[in-house]
Amino acid sequence: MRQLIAGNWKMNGRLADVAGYAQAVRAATLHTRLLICPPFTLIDRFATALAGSGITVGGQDCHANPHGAHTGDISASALAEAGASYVIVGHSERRLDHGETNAIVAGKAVAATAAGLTPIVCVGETEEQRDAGEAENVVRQQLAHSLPAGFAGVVAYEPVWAIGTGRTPTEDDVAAMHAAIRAALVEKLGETGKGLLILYGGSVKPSNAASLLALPEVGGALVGGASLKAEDLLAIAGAAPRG
Ligand SMILES: O=C[C@H](O)COP(=O)(O)O
Repeated sequence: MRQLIAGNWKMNGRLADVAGYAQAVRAATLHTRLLICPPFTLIDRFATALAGSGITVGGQDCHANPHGAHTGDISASALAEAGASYVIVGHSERRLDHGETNAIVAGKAVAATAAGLTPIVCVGETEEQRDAGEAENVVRQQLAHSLPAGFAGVVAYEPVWAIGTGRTPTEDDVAAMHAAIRAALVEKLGETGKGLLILYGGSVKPSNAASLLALPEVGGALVGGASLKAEDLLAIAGAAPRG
């Protein structure tokens, strides 16, 4: 299966950035799937600019309810209508800044699927949890309670301490965690769990992408800071193994 390289722009980017970025990624020859998750206000513009290219657009969050009195939130169906086909849910920044629990994340994943979006569910341990030898246990618990029954989306492993810090786990640690995630997916989802993509996220950049993306059970990357420059995201995609 082709790897998925997903760019999460977080709270960055302006309308004026879209045309040039879209032109650059459209012009590239890709052997991976490419996904751009900009702020909500840029989704429609990106979807139009990337139409017919095979490059997809996603949201960074959605509400668990289809509509209602939820000021500042957005529904999965509104994202779909704007042109999104994926949505990130349970990013550690959402879990931390907005107190999102595993149960809330699972509700969002259900809503995303119901709206026809592919949810990307994020999990990952803090530095304290890793230092305490709890990393795998924490991630297993997050998977057990953040993934709804019948989940058929993408999982992103993002150690919290590696996000935006320039630090990454060792290759052995990434491989071990991805193996543990695969085992948990198979245990929870059976046959479906064998085929789901598991992305690595946390300080992925052109210089470390080849070694991270070549690790067993790494099915792509969720890229924050380095996704803001099209050339860097494309360099990461170019470093992914073929096939
Ligand atoms: O969603 C992306 C991740 O949080 C990684 O961010 P980063 O590449 O800036 O470390």
